[in-house]
Amino acid sequence: MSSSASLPRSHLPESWTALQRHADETIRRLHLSQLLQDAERCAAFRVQYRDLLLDYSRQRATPETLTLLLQLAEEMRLEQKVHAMFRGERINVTEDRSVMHVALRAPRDANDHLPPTAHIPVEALQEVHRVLDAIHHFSEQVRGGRDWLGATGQPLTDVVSIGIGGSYLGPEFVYEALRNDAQAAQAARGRRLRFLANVDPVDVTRALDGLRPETTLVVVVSKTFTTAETMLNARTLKQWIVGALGERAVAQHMVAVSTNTEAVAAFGIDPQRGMFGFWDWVGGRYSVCSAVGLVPLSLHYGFAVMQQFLAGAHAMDVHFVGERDGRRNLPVLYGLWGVWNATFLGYPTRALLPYSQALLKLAPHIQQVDMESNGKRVRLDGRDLWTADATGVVNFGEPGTNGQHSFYQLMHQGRVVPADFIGFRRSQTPRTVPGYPVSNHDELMSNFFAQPDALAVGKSAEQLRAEGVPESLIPHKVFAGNRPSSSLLCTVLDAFTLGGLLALFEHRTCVEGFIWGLNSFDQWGVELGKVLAKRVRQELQQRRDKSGDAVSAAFNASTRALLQSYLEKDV
Ligand SMILES: O=P(O)(O)OC[C@H]1O[C@H](O)[C@H](O)[C@@H](O)[C@@H]1O
Repeated sequence: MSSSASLPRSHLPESWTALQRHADETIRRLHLSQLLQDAERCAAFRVQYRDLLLDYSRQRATPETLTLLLQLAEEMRLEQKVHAMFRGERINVTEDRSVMHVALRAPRDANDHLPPTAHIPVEALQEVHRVLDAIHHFSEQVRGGRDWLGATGQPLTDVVSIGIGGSYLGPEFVYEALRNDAQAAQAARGRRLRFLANVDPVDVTRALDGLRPETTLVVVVSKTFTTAETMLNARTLKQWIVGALGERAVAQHMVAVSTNTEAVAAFGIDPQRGMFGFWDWVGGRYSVCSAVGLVPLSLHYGFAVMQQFLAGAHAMDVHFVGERDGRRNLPVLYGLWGVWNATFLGYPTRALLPYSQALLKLAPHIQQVDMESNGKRVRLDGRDLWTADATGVVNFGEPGTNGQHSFYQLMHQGRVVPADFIGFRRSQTPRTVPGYPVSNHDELMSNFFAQPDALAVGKSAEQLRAEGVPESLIPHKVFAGNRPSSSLLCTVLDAFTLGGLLALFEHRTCVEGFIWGLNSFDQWGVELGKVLAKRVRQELQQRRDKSGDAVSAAFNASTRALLQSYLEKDV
């Protein structure tokens, strides 16, 4: 099937082969328990940016590894590619588009503090701020409860944000992360924000539970405004509004976020009054800082909170493009270790482990950012990947400590899963229990510090014997260790820090993609399933209209039998 199989693989970069050799000849012979004895190495493998402390001493690596990875970055022209992205070059070659999500959070004067070769196009900055100003104005009108009211004259206190994929995951991630931030929570008092993503009617029921059309504003978020799930959910909620308040209520109760003005108008929303635009140079999964996130989240948390979020993301952008020493650049380091673990050590997964309940939607969001971006089979020029491991990994995760009671067993004694630990010095909502030796947050964080060492250092048979463990149990209780992780320590999860974290993860994905030489910004792999679903939809419609007929012979025997069973009336 491989259409590109006829194309020869392009030459491997020199440092690539050097890294392969280094992994085989040096690193595979070393154990993290030894490496962690080296205080000098530990100090060198720690870097601080603002209040963020990244410790990567638990990567299976020596200083030479990092030197070689930085050489690879140079050979792959990482810096030039990052600057080209900021400059708005059309680096998404298969769609002939620029990739400028960094413009979404750039202040008007951003270019004053960006390197000249990374200046963001001025027109993009102007466009961004035109839309941000409109969102600011609109969100204050609605939140103020006077200038933008519902059809019956009541303030719109509740918002349902309809969208899927990139038009949903990022906004929900941010919503959850700030729910217990003091300033955000204060601003959201008396308001509710719900997300409706799945086309499953159960999701509609859940999203609307307890809401009333009179006080609800529906935001339809879709870059293309053609996504089947979103369009059906939008029609469903339109019916809910119109059924209760009449056709004319749509203008007060529904707004859209999209790049497709015609489709928004055709749906019945006036683009002049009720549409917030963005641009084809914002990929869905990189769109949370555009109107996609800013409209629902400003309605809920207020524009001021969201401005801090944008400022945090921008500060990370400036660090990413401005810090030329790769050893001090957080996204570069994150990306290099990602490449190292996936490609040179051959680990096909990674775990995202925030020790923060507020980051419960980090993993689902980053799954899309990373796996839709880097889950590719060919390089930019259409040739096969350099090696089967030179592509994105499976991301998954769960907040600690919950994950510890679930899949950590596999991480400790089963497969090796490189992990990203994220922790905070302070809780959003501190608590203490009189008589308990530590605060609740210290209890949580005890695990954040313990788990990386359990993974890295492990526990030997000798140690177990010394503890008197019966011989028959020793093999079961041994921890081989040598399992890599990084630890990121931040101060407190507020809007600014959250923006920085988002940008850090977005940029990691870009760094990895730039080094692997693939296109992180298209997603052709999602198309085939959509086309097939369309055919099934037609078939279901026809069979429901003319029951009794056999399912079309165009489907294979397996699908035919499944469809037949689905359509069976008497089951
Ligand atoms: O925003 P929309 O156009 O509705 O797209 C929603 C999502 O669906 C597509 O299938 C893509 O896989 C995603 O990248 C996108 O975010």
